[in-house]
Amino acid sequence: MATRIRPSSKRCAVIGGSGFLGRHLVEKLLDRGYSVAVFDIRQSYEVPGVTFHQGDLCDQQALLPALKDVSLVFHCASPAPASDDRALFERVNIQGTQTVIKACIEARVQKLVLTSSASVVFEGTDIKNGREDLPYAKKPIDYYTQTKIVQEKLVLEACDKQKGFLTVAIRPHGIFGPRDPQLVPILVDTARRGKMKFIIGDGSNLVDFTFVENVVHGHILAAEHLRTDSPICGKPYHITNDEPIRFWDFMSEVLVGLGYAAPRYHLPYALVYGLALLLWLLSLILRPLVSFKPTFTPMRVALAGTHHYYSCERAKEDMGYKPVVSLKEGIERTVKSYPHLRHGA
Ligand SMILES: NC(=O)C1=CN([C@@H]2O[C@H](COP(=O)(O)OP(=O)(O)OC[C@H]3O[C@@H](n4cnc5c(N)ncnc54)[C@H](O)[C@@H]3O)[C@@H](O)[C@H]2O)C=CC1
Ligand SMILES: CC(C)=CCC[C@@H](C)[C@H]1CC[C@H]2C3=C(CC[C@]12C)[C@@]1(C)CCC(=O)C[C@@H]1CC3
Repeated sequence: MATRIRPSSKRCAVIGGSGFLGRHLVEKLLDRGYSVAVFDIRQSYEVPGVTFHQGDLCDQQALLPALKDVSLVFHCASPAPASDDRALFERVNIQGTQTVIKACIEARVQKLVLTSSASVVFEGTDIKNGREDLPYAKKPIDYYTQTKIVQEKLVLEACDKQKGFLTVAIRPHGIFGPRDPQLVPILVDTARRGKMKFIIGDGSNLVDFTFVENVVHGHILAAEHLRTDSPICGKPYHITNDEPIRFWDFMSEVLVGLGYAAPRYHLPYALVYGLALLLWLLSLILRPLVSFKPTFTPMRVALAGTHHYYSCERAKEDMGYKPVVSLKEGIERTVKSYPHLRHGA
């Protein structure tokens, strides 16, 4: 009979390791002496110390080779929220996550760290210093968030100390940093089209934006604290920069840093939200005839015009979390990393 090799605690897999967060996570894991297997539907880079496995996480047979002799798995794959494709979110985030759990159990993985999202409790109205005991959103802001809720529940419920399968969920918020394909590129594109002149509401709403290296730090701390005697088993943790900032100050700092004008003119929140809702309805009604994607979706207006910031006290208490990069430094490093998006470039 073949002897079963005990998975090395320094051998891990990152599902979604070709993405923005996943790649930063892989780089830090390598720095810390881990050997890493990446599983992703696409391969976006090549580095020594990483083995790539290309495939769809909904396919258990494709996943298994990437999990061989691995004791720790990070699951940070998801379709992009902007894809707005309900069936895809359900297939990948729900059925796919069930498959990931089954594959982990079959491959005798001991620890699974999920990248969830703080938006699982956000319903489009103010959240100030929200803690993890807030209930899941009854009316999530979009299909993406709806499936992130189910995904998080599935992973946390799978935690089983008796069987030696431990899980934890990290809930980041507003991740930004070098190579982010979303936040800065969308912002600059909006500015280039002359649509970043307006502040929605009075501009005082506070939001968490989290530098990607802090999110990575939270994931690694969680993985390294995940033991049968630890309080973190089966729980979600907010990971933020712990420096809520006015949404519009953050937008302005990034824009001005890249040479664009900051938004100046105020528009009432209710008016913009109402218009966004109307446009969204129109786009649905007209979909068979014309296809257009409005810049101001109700979801984006809610994100831009309400308070949504979260307490990370629980992560501080249970795993000694403390951000490693300040917001100021994070913004400077991010702005510097996008020379091609500078005004006039
Ligand atoms: N970017 C943000 O502000 C936030 C992100 N998150 C979560 O963080 C995680 C990572 O997000 P990002 O790095 O921003 O996204 P990303 O889009 O850069 O990375 C996601 C990766 O998942 C892969 N993927 C998608 N479907 C797959 C499938 N069927 N099989 C295998 N791989 C697949 C993609 O190819 C991509 O490389 C996601 O779970 C997201 O929900 C949570 C809160 C905020
Ligand atoms: C804090 C958090 C959850 C951030 C998520 C990031 C994105 C959802 C943002 C990236 C660019 C942002 C943006 C807007 C809303 C939120 C984002 C999409 C606006 C559409 C809001 C209304 C405007 O005036 C234009 C903004 C463009 C950029």
